[in-house]
Amino acid sequence: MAERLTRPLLFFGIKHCGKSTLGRLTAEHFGVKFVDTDLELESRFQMLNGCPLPTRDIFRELGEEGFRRFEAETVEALAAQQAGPRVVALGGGVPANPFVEPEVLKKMGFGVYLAIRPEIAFERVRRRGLPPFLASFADPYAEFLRMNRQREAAYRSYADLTFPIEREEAASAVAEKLIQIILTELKP
Ligand SMILES: Nc1ncnc2c1ncn2[C@@H]1O[C@H](COP(=O)(O)OP(=O)(O)O)[C@@H](O)[C@H]1O
Ligand SMILES: O=C(O)C1=C[C@@H](OP(=O)(O)O)[C@@H](O)[C@H](O)C1
Ligand SMILES: [Mg+2]
Repeated sequence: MAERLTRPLLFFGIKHCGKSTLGRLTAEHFGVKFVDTDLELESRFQMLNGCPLPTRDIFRELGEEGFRRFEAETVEALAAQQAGPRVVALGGGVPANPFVEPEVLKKMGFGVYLAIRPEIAFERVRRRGLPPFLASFADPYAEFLRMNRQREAAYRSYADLTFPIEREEAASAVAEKLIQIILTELKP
């Protein structure tokens, strides 16, 4: 039988470090609910506007500031829920979102920073198609690096655990290692 998760976990890091994938696998391992702020945002958008849109189209529709405000409202609504242990994957921009109160994020759970080498994450981004906030740049990789450098201090400030990802490996294998480290760190 799997060990019990004693605290909610909060996964964050740069785009395509694997927050959603590893978050879901970790939640499945512990038998707890998985929440993804991008999926929550999509549900809220559909509820309010009646039409289903993927996150990247919501970003396009609302523009950068509108998106960050909507994202902050979504995160604060999630933080206000009376939830037990669960795994929450944040969108890549949440920790640096100026409309999100740092205290709200700090109270949301044990912070797991997935510190991937940016070239690995960018290769995944490139394969899946550039998001709107990178597509307009002549050198999207340079912009990706610049953006991540700017966000790094925010990521570090919420990290109770920093998990380095240095190479491509099957997500299931990465999740297995990560779960063991989380268990060690959460032991009283
Ligand atoms: N360990 C991994 N190995 C290979 N591909 C991965 C791995 N983790 C995630 N991916 C792929 O990278 C992309 C982004 O993963 P995702 O979990 O959505 O990242 P994030 O939520 O951090 O943006 C997806 O296409 C996913 O299938
Ligand atoms: O880095 C960002 O600013 C964003 C990352 C995305 O989430 P993932 O990091 O899960 O891809 C999503 O929230 C949105 O497109 C903005
Ligand atoms: Mg994600």
